[in-house]
Amino acid sequence: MSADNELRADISSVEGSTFKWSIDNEEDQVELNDIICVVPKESGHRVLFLKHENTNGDISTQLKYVDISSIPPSLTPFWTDIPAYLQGPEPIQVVISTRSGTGAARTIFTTLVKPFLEDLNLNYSIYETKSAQTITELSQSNFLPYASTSTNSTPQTILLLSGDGGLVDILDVFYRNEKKINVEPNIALIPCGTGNAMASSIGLRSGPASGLKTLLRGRSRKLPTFTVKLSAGSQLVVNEGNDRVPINADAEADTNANANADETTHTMYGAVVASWGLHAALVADSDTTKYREFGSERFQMAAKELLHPSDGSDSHRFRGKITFIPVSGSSTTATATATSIGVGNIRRIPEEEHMYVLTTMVPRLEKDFVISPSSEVLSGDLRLLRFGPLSPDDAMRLMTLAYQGGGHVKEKGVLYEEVQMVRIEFDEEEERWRRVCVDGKIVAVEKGGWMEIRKGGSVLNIVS
Ligand SMILES: Nc1ncnc2c1ncn2[C@@H]1O[C@H](COP(=O)(O)OP(=O)(O)OP(=O)(O)O)[C@@H](O)[C@H]1O
Repeated sequence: MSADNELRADISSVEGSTFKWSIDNEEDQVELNDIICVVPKESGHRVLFLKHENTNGDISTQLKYVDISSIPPSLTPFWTDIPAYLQGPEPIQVVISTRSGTGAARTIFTTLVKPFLEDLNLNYSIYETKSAQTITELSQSNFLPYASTSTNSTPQTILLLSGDGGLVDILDVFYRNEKKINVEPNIALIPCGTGNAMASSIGLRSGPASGLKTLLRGRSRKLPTFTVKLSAGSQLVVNEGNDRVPINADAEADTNANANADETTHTMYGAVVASWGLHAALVADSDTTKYREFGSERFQMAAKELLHPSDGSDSHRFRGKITFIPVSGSSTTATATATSIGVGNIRRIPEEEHMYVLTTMVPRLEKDFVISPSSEVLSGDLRLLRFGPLSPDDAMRLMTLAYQGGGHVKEKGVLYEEVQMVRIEFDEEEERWRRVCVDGKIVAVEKGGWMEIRKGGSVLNIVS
């Protein structure tokens, strides 16, 4: 292709932290930090890098490449082969979630991901979300049938341009499926959401570019999950809090799925977080078009409103009974706050008013928000974090410590423990205080209802 020839450098070198080259006496350069990779290309090498343009103060970033004949020694750390999971025979399944985060996924695809796939000559198919159900439908129509019928041992690679929501939609379909899965797909993430908890936790903290690097250099690992059981009247909260729908879009399937065990429960699956109290309320309150414009700021804005209600009232004291089963031998920071109730290894938290109750499998809920510093990503460990009603200043202080690396878990009054199971029995009159969050989805549990979280299995692989 002539474009290739045009982009082949006559000379190239690295000076300090800058890679420089010239083509037809025109010089160009890029900082080593902006190099994504160097891959083999015909008789030489192809360097893919980020080019930042400043147009009247607006910085835009594009993925570009230059071909070189020989590789300067300082570029060898960037050299990589293209991994087998990107080379087919199935095209890479690219999913663009158009409403994730601030709505940038389409632009990220056009400026970074598409050039990346094309410059590396990779085959791909593109799907754009048209509704909140698109990823679920796509998983049912494409990803699950491939995984359960393919006789090819090469898994499908699904490249998700979304936040945590896209991942949990696929997870849910794979869990509810009753067919045998022959080959579990590999999910690779390009963080485009608000929190991007999973992406941040597996190390993709410098945005989409880190997703591209991991796509090339990562390895496929099992994605551990947890299971959430909810009492009979629980419903999903959708459409900015205005509507309630069954937890499983196919309500009949939900009943059948539980028929052998307990007809009166609903089941959800997650890989990131299940919470109640301040965290669930702020995720729920901030999931509106207006709040979404603010990116991850929306979480802090909603937290401030919950801690300092605009009607001048005190922040809410969430009422309910919490029991949990610790992992034997787990070192707790505050076991003294929980008492054994003498049944098996079940412990009960004596306080029945709470502010923050969260179980998680990942260390980070946002790039810099280290909610569970002891969580080793993809280990499958489940941890409970809980503290009771605090003044707004004290609560903000704990949250600030979480943003500073996770020191909040060592503070007095914070229960932080590795667990096998957590059960919450809600004792709240108003529905808004019975909202729980499962990987970003919001569920309203009915009055007198309950939620139970347990470690689960694995049905997907993640490239990390
Ligand atoms: N075209 C669309 N129309 C309506 N809803 C959409 C559309 N595309 C995506 N969605 C929904 O938008 C939400 C995006 O969630 P996602 O987790 O990807 O981003 P986020 O909530 O900003 O990030 P995070 O979960 O990491 O904080 C999902 O509920 C998804 O189903």
